[in-house]
Amino acid sequence: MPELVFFSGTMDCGKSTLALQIEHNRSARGLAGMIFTRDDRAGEGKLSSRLGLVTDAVEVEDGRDLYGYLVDHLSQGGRADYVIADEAQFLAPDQIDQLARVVDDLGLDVYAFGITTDFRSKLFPGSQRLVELADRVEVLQVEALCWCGARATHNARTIRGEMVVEGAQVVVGDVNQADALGYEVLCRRHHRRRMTAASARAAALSPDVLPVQQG
Ligand SMILES: Nc1ncnc2c1ncn2[C@@H]1O[C@H](COP(=O)(O)OP(=O)(O)O)[C@@H](O)[C@H]1O
Ligand SMILES: Cc1cn([C@H]2C[C@H](O)[C@@H](COP(=O)(O)O)O2)c(=O)[nH]c1=O
Repeated sequence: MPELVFFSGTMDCGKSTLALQIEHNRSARGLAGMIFTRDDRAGEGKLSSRLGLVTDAVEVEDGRDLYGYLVDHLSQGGRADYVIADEAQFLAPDQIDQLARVVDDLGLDVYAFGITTDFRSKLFPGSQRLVELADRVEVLQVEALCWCGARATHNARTIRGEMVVEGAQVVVGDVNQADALGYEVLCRRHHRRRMTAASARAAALSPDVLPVQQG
């Protein structure tokens, strides 16, 4: 049975790498994938991983009908044996419905990859719809870690290392951006306390928290 699978996790946990591996293994066996993406850091029409691999993809614009796009592609003699959708959190809920229709009406597997929640730990609308519609939601096995060593479950937006909670839901960016706007993955405890690696380091260095010498 074809499936809609949502591979979800924090930023930097290997989602795009897995998408590229699925694509590689299937194309190595002669299958043809339709690869969708939106706002990848590597630029328009790219699906990229931090491991350095990148492949071409169809950039999904606002309002594009993904089911219609596939029907047109197939009716013009194109091939598609499966579908990959990276950065799926940026897709509109309607586009997730269209991906579900690709599974049900065209009989293709659809593998969607994305983060579930934003920097305020609120669901992205596209991810919410994926959780609602997916046959399976898979959490990636490789854990991204919080600075404290616990499993990272949340995404923080940072400016010069400090966590911020105001701003637009969508701002394309990367982890490890110490001098600019960036992102950091944290465990829930440290996300709630707004404690990033930089603020934890600063607190540890503060004289207020140094042990008091007795005598
Ligand atoms: N230099 C490196 N050596 C080994 N693994 C790396 C290196 N850089 C990144 N990675 C791996 O790549 C993962 C990020 O992969 P990526 O597919 O870009 O993540 P995502 O799409 O989830 O944001 C990291 O969690 C880490 O496991
Ligand atoms: C938390 C959060 C993230 N984003 C952006 C930042 C990146 O461009 C992508 C996630 O990419 P990754 O391959 O999973 O690292 O999402 C955003 O726009 N808003 C947010 O709140």
